[in-house]
Parts: sequence; C-alpha cells; structure tokens
Amino acid sequence: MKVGIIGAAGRMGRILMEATLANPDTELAAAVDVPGSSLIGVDAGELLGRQALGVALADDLEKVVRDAEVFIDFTVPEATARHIEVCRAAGTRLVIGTTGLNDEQTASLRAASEDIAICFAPNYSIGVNLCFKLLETAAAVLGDEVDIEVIEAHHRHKIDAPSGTALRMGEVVAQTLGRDLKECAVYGREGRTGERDRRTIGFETIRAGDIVGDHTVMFAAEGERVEITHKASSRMSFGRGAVRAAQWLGGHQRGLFDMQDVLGLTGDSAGWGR
Ligand SMILES: NC(=O)C1=CN([C@@H]2O[C@H](COP(=O)(O)OP(=O)(O)OC[C@H]3O[C@@H](n4cnc5c(N)ncnc54)[C@H](OP(=O)(O)O)[C@@H]3O)[C@@H](O)[C@H]2O)C=CC1
Ligand SMILES: O=C(O)C1=N[C@H](C(=O)O)C[C@H](O)C1
Repeated sequence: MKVGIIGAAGRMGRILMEATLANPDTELAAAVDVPGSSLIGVDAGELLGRQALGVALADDLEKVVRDAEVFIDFTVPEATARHIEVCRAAGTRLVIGTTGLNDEQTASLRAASEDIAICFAPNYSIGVNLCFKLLETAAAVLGDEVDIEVIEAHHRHKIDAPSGTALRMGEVVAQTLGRDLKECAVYGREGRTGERDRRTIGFETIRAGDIVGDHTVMFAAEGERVEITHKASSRMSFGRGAVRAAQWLGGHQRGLFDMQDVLGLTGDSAGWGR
C-alpha cells in the first residue's frame, strides 16, 4: 500500500516514515511538511539519515495527494483541517493523529468521512487502546463511590493540554458513568478550591524534558485506590499503530473510524468514530 506522511519533518513524521519503511506491506510514496520549511525538496531518505528514497519533501499536500492511497497526518489542528478537505476532494484516505482539534474541526472531519475513509485517534499505541477498555471496566465496577483524576505527562515541546489521550480517557470514564465530560471536568486546581465534588473528573498536566507520554487514571476511595497507568517509552509505539491503521483503512471506502476499530476492540463506549 502506498502511504504518504504529512508533517514528515516533525518528531512523529520521521517516526512514521521509518514505520512505513519497516512494514513489508507499505511503501513510502509521499512526504509533506509546512510551506516555507528549509527542508522542502530534501529527499525523505536524507531526512532519516538513510540513502535517497526518491521521495522529495513537498510543501503542499495538494501537489502529491494522488501519489498515495492513504496519508497519515500528525501536524497541527489548522493544518489537519485543510488536509481533510484536500483528501476529501481527491478521494484519498486519511489517518489523523493530530490532537487538540476544536469542535468545528471535528465536525468537518465527521462530514468529510461521508465521502472518504478517515481514522482519527488521539493515541495509536496498542497499550493505550487496551487501557481504554480497562477504564470502562474500572469505571463500571467502582462507579460513583470514587474520586477520579486523570494525570498526564509529556515532553516540553507539546503545545496542547490536556493531551488528546487524557481527554479521551476522561470521556470513556464519563460516558461509562453517564456523565457529560464537558460538565464534570476540572482542569487543574489552585487556591481555596473547597472540598472535592465526587462527580467531577480532574485533569492534571505535567510538561517536562523529553517524556514521550505517560497517562494515569486514578480511582480513589476511602481506604484504597486503583490506578491504571500507561507509559510510552518510544514514539515507535504510536508510529507502528498509525501505519497499521493506514493498512486497515485500505479495506474501507468511507466512514469515520478510530484505533479501537482497527484493533477490533469496539464495544459499547463511543470513540470519535461513532
Ligand atoms: N495520535 C497519536 O498517537 C499521537 C499524536 N501526536 C500528535 O501529533 C501531533 C504532532 O506531534 P509532533 O510530531 O510531536 O509535533 P512536531 O511539531 O514535531 O511535528 C509537526 C510537524 O508538522 C509540520 N506542519 C505544521 N504545519 C503544517 C502544514 N500546514 N503542512 C504540513 N506540515 C505542517 C510542522 O512543521 P514546523 O515545525 O516547521 O511548523 C512539523 O514538522 C500533535 O498534535 C501530537 O499531539 C503525537 C504522538 C502520538
Ligand atoms: O504530543 C505528543 O507527544 C503526544 N500526543 C498525544 C496526545 O495528545 O494524547 C499522544 C501521545 O501521548 C503523545
């Protein structure tokens, strides 16, 4: 399968190109980064410190959108919003890893999936997607008798908070408990906060050094607590998952999916794909 990478010069872009090259069933067919980048025109192989691959870094998805069967986009929300429209017009499939999309951008993604197949997930690692299922079980068993906090830590370069994964974890728990995350989320605390309301779900964010991505959901009762933790130690865990999603998307013409669909973990809890 011919795969194109958008945001190819970024932290994840480079990993995604390596993951595409390492997979015997995928071929790196295109690479795109931001217009004006000094790396435009450079061969993708050179970007990776390898021999030339014959794929020059393009400055606009529109120029190469027909060179690949599926594109993988890990960039920024404004760029992803445009890439969705370019792929929609060309009929090209899209795997999206970008986090921090606003409601309007998510709605346009949903609309585009009426014409093309899109996979949209805040985290493509197998471990985090397993954690989403474990969280459903924990929330269902522990119910309203516990205080729930989502704690995440990432590298100092991350520009959005809380992480997309933390928000999804909160959504999974809230939905299992019949709560609306928009109404019950508390983002950080400071000053005279008053006693904790048990129906809230708290979020704490750490940004430091080179942390790849840590997430913990704490269910704390009187006398005991349960913590479900995932720690990513390599971005390749996300890269391999996204390339797997790209392959899987090849079997679909249109529709909105997430990594739970790719892994066959789809249950009752709604992901972004439903
Ligand atoms: N779903 C998942 O599993 C994961 C999701 N992510 C998410 O992926 C996104 C990217 O993360 P990361 O790789 O660390 O970030 P980086 O900043 O390292 O990479 C983003 C790349 O996209 C480029 N870019 C910006 N605008 C455009 C544009 N209009 N067209 C093409 N390329 C563009 C940037 O260029 P420049 O820097 O020059 O602006 C940069 O090279 C984030 O939203 C992050 O949260 C990250 C890891 C896992
Ligand atoms: O920006 C990152 O690095 C990551 N972002 C994703 C998120 O926001 O959840 C996934 C992963 O934790 C790494």
